[in-house]
Amino acid sequence: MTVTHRRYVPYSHAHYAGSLVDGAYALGLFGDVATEVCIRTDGDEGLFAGYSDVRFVAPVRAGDVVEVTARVTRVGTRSRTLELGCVVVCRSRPDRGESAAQVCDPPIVAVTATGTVVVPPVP
Ligand SMILES: C[C@H](N)CC(=O)SCCNC(=O)CCNC(=O)[C@H](O)C(C)(C)COP(=O)(O)OP(=O)(O)OC[C@H]1O[C@@H](n2cnc3c(N)ncnc32)[C@H](O)[C@@H]1OP(=O)(O)O
Repeated sequence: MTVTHRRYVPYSHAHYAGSLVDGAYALGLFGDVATEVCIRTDGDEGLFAGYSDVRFVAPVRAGDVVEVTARVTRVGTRSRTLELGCVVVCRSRPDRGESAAQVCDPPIVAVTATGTVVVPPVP
C-alpha cells in the first residue's frame, strides 16, 4: 500500500534564509499522508507512535511543489511501519523572474524517514 500527496509550499511557510521551511514542515506532511494510509488500511486515522530515522537530505523552500509518499513496509498487530519520502518536483527560479519556476527532473530527494503508526484494536 502506497499513498502519495502533492502540495505547493506557500511563501507564508518560509522561515529561514533562502526561503527555507523548517524541518517540521515535512514531518507534518508525513503525518497527513500516514493518516490516509491508516484510513485505507484500517478505517481509522491512526496515531503516529514515532520515527526510527529522519534524514533531511536537501532543503525544502517556499515555492516548491513537493510530493510526499508513504509505503507500508511492515504490518504488526496494531502497528504499521512506513517508509516515508518527500521529494521536490517543481521549484521557483527567481533568477529568471519573480514568478518563474521549473519542473525538477529528476525530482530532488529532500527528506526520508521511517515511522510507525498505531491503529485501534479490532473490536
Ligand atoms: C497518523 C496520525 N493520524 C497523525 C499524527 O501524526 S498523530 C499525532 C502524533 N501522535 C500522537 O499524538 C500519539 C500519542 N501517542 C499515543 O497515543 C500512544 O503512545 C500510541 C497510541 C501511539 C501507542 O500507545 P498504546 O496503544 O498504549 O501502545 P501499545 O499497546 O504499547 O503498542 C501497540 C503497538 O504499537 C507499537 N508501538 C507503541 N509505541 C511505539 C513506538 N514508540 N515506536 C514503535 N512502535 C510502537 C507496539 O510495539 C505495538 O505493536 P504491535 O501491535 O505489536 O504491532
